[in-house]
Amino acid sequence: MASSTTKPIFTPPSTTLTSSSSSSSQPPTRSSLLSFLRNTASTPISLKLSHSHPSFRSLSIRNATKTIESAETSPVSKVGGKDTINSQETKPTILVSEKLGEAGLELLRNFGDVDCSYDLSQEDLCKKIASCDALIVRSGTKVTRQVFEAAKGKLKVVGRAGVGIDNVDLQAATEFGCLVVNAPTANTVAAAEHGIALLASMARNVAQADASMKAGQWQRNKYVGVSLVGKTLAVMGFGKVGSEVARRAKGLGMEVVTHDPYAPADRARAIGVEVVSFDQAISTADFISLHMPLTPATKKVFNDDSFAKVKKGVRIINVARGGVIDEEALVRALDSGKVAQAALDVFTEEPPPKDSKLVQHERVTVTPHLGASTKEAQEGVAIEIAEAVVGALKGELAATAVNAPMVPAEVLSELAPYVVLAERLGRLAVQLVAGGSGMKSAKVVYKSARDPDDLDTRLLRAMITKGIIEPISDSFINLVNADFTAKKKGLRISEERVVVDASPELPVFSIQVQLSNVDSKFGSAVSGGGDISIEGKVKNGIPHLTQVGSFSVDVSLEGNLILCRQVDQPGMIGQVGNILGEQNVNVSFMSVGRTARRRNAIMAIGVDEEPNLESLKKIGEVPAIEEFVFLKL
Ligand SMILES: NC(=O)C1=CN([C@@H]2O[C@H](COP(=O)(O)OP(=O)(O)OC[C@H]3O[C@@H](n4cnc5c(N)ncnc54)[C@H](O)[C@@H]3O)[C@@H](O)[C@H]2O)C=CC1
Ligand SMILES: O=C(O)C(=O)COP(=O)(O)O
Repeated sequence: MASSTTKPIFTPPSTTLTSSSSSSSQPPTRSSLLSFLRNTASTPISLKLSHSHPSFRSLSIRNATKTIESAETSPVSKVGGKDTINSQETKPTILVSEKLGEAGLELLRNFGDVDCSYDLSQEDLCKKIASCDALIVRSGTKVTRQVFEAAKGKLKVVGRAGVGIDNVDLQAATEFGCLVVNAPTANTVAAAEHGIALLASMARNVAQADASMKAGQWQRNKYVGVSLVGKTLAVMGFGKVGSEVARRAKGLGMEVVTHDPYAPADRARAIGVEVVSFDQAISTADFISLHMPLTPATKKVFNDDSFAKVKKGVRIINVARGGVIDEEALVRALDSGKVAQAALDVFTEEPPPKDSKLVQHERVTVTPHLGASTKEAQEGVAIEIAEAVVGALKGELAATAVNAPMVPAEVLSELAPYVVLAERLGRLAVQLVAGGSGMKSAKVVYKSARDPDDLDTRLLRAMITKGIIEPISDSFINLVNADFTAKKKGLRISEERVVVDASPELPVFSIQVQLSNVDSKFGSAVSGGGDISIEGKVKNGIPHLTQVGSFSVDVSLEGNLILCRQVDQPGMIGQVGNILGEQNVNVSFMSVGRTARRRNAIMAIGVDEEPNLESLKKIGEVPAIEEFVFLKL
């Protein structure tokens, strides 16, 4: 374990770090942060994935007032309540590959160059994507790994104007650091209404009778239907759409049961719906309506085995995804009479082949993926996705992120200063590692007065990971791919929550980052346990470094930092201050922590500018200074 007592030669950090700091002395407040996240102008703080627009690199708290003042140099400014880009800056290019509501397009046009190119082949999409910052799709565009590869790192966000993201290769998006956002709420009612429309029209043969009449027939006896009242409906997947379908079916006098391994039973019970097992649901139902996402676990869950368990004469509605049904098995079940009817809005392959037996089956009612296709839903979805994409391009954390920590706005406002602290601690800790020693494990200890279940640390963990990984990675790192890259580098990050006697008003009392089994270029950062260990707290909204190894310090984590270990004696602050002053380097903070009087002490010096090599060398030559390190934040 490193604890060299000799003066190390100054080694600047090997990587140039993007500075995401602000000199704001104004702590972020809950309401100011929230209102900025809602895109209202003239609020003081925003929590940003500040991609130093548009390079989307780091998350930072930034003073929005300052941004507005410096609008001439900042690409994003607020004009008349709209987000616009200054004309001298290159606007981001947003490719919209499927029809999107006008209100959403309008929002996008206020922010970037919008290219609406529908029905692109994969090849054309791959060609176009290389010049796009954002891509907005619905269910018809396959955003494959090839698309991310073709984007060559330019694509920052994929917006899915709807719920299901099974057409986006999330793993590839994550690896390429591309954020994926969706619009999960605006089409819920439309999908639920379409489910009910299919249920009722299937039960009364509306589509078949309509076709027959248009063919000149009058077949009243042929199209006798079945009633819904008193029948049992199994809602498979009790999420947003499923629960709305259940509510409406109850209104039609149906008995409703549901199967959803993740839905809380009390939410179902509250609307008179019983949660049952998969087998129980499908074996007792007269109607089965599917509302689960298509995942590896749900792919073809309706297959020969499950059709063998259903009640004879069951009727099936699918407005979820075609892939949850084995379509060939369904045809067999229809032919055998096990399944009396099916009403399908979605198909494994869309559009399905023209000769699809399922589509042609006389007891099957089909619609071409119309669940979300109401005027109202499409306008809502377009606005929801446009706001999410513009927000992401501006660097804001997305509330509907699919492949990054998704944090509710209230939690985000509370965690905002800790998010900054987390990233800076990670960034500092890794710079304390001596070159060449491979880091394998990092531990994060959150001290808090709150119950561990009351503290959502996903965002903090992601930011610490980003802070650690970014300086040692030559590829682009952001919140999306930090964890993936850490794993790829073999770095294991563990977390521990410690309940301390502090104010429960604060979500976190302190955050400690420990790096094990590595040598340190600053031996004093190594704690008694042999790990590099640093700890920080948020004070008045500003992140502070409060512990380095076994030494207590107190220095605000802004600008850059010099840590010196010295013999505790008078005049040290003056000597170092003078050396920096000669080079016009402004000292923002100084703090001395010592183990015992006139023994070892650590001096932590915050500097606004980066001292040149000459001044750092001079600091190293001060006789009482035993070791020192310069760290960029
Ligand atoms: N046809 C259309 O145009 C539309 C289709 N959809 C599709 O409907 C589905 C549901 O959408 P939302 O309700 O908004 O999503 P959601 O995420 O709110 O609900 C999905 C529910 O399925 C549950 N689930 C996951 N695995 C399951 C399993 N193995 N068995 C049973 N339940 C499971 C989840 O716990 C969750 O409660 C999605 O696949 C979505 O793509 C949504 C809107 C329109
Ligand atoms: O939101 C969903 O999951 C849907 O299936 C809607 O798809 P669409 O946007 O209409 O292609």
